[in-house]
Amino acid sequence: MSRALGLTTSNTGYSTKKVQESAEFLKSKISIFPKIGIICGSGLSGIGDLVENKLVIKYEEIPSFVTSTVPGHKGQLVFGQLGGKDVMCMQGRFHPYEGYEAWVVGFPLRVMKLLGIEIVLITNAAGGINEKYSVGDFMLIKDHISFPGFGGFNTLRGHNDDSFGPRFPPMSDAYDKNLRQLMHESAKEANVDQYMRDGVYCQVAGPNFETIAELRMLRTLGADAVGMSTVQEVVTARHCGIRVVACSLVTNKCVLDYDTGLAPNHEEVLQTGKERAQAMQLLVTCFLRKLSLS
Ligand SMILES: O=P(O)(O)O[C@@H]1C[C@H](O)[C@@H](CO)O1
Ligand SMILES: Nc1nc2[nH]cnc2c(=O)[nH]1
Repeated sequence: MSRALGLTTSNTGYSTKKVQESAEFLKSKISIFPKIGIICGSGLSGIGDLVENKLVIKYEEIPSFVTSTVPGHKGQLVFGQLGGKDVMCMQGRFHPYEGYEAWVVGFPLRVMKLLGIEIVLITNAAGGINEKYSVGDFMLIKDHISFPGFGGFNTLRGHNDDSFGPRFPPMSDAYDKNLRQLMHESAKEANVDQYMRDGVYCQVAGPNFETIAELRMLRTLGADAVGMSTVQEVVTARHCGIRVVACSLVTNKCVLDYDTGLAPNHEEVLQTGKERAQAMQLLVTCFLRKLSLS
């Protein structure tokens, strides 16, 4: 059985031993312990390319890490410096639609916790539902709705390891107010504030894009953008006390009308990522420069 299959079947929750093994492996490779984690969304791995004095570790080498199977996700960890801060950057994430259990998707966040990460900056590619949004906008996530979560696809399902966090963690403060404020200030400094929105991210399971009726429903429910990731990472991070700031790149406008003949596709998502890579990198770098760590 492959490692990936070993993690996707018959497990109903995190194995603390596996988290510790991964963390110990990484500790044996690094000499500087960053306090900031970064997760690159689809087409946004350029953030990791900017890291200086890189130490790159492929996911295949890390015990209990699975592989990134999606184009636009490199599948490696990058340690080094960005914006004057030590960072640990995931170039590639794990998505539920790849067949991974919820806890597998959130697993790297627990490893981050054991390595001493205090803040995680999460990015993703998302479809814009809010009619005021344009392709290329950034949406600072202020809250989320998770359909997989409502359906029981939750990283915290199963045994609760109290050493990480409580059985019933709140999520009303999932997206850190002060970090969001700092991101807005960074957007001004990076001269991208005209593209900056605040909104609600809605996670769906994917991998198919939404029907028009589904998108109309999501709009009615208050979703501003829709994507297929992020929430398992956020829930895992918040459970163990890692502060979260998350930003979507609106890679496509969701089609909410019949008869337009328009349809989203992954190539368009990656293309927008490419076109907006520099702006996103500038925003992230400015944010890191302004961030003061305890
Ligand atoms: O990893 P993210 O959430 O950035 O990727 C989005 C959602 C799907 O994986 C993909 C669809 O094109 O982009
Ligand atoms: N579900 C979903 N995910 C996306 N990721 C990027 N664009 C989209 C979209 O339109 N829908």
